[in-house]
Amino acid sequence: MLDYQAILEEIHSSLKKVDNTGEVANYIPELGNVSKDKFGIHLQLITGESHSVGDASEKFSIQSISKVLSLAKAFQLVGNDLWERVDVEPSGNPFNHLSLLELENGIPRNPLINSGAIVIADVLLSHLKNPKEDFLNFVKELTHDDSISYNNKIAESERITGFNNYAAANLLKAYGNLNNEVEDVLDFYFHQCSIMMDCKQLTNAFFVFANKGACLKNVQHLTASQVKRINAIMLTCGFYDEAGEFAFEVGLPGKSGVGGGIVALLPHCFTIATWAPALNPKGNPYLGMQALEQFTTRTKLSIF
Ligand SMILES: NC(=O)CC[C@H](N)C(=O)O
Repeated sequence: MLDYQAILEEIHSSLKKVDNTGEVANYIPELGNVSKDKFGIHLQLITGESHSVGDASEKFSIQSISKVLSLAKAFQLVGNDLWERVDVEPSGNPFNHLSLLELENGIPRNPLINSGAIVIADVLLSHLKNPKEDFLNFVKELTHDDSISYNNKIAESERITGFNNYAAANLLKAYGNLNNEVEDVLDFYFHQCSIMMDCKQLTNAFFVFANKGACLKNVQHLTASQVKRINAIMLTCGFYDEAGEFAFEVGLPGKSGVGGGIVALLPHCFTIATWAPALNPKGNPYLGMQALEQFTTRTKLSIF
């Protein structure tokens, strides 16, 4: 039997000693206020057993991790029609890259880069009655936690400096791949990115992807086939131009965010989340990537 608690503690204390060369994201000014020293890990096993270490119950802005949850909601609402508006290929480019979008006539490479997530936000805006409220309720339902909320200050901070996302949304609009107004779609997108969650809540929210679409309380939210496809997209696109590196080092489907979070999972076995705000040059969490590499190497638990 693996002693998960001891393994997490060893990983945490060994990485605490590492010279953390990462930088906290400050292109969204509000994110720059978070301490670089925060570091938490939470593990949720499919059996119900769970383990925590460090700052695992401190909330942070989930940023791009939210793209998986919005994708899940949109897939649930419109099914395979989704793939007419967004592709499922890795981009091999940074999350905010624009030139491929122009080259490929306004069809984003995948739903986990910014342009793809903006199209998904547009789908949700068209299909939800009260988009922000309904989406937050979906996240609360998956997580079984009513305390989850948007951080309006972070959303506003991103809106003020969100020139790149405005450029992406305007390009999408020009190519006819946005049905709603740019301002409304981005308001939704900035809010979904601002959602505050801790590592434990993230492992709960992502439980559906490890459990064939059923949440912790065994309510079926997605089909097993939808979960297969979302996990495939996480594996191939979840870390942008470092997706290959994450698959190589860690070997799990997962998703990062510029708030410093990562959540990853092994189907039928566990979900795991890390939080360490300093990012590597590709915008992925510096310590979190290493922690997950150590975890899957030590436990020999990966999809491969
Ligand atoms: N990689 C990320 O977490 C990026 C999300 C961020 N809200 C942005 O659009 O720039």
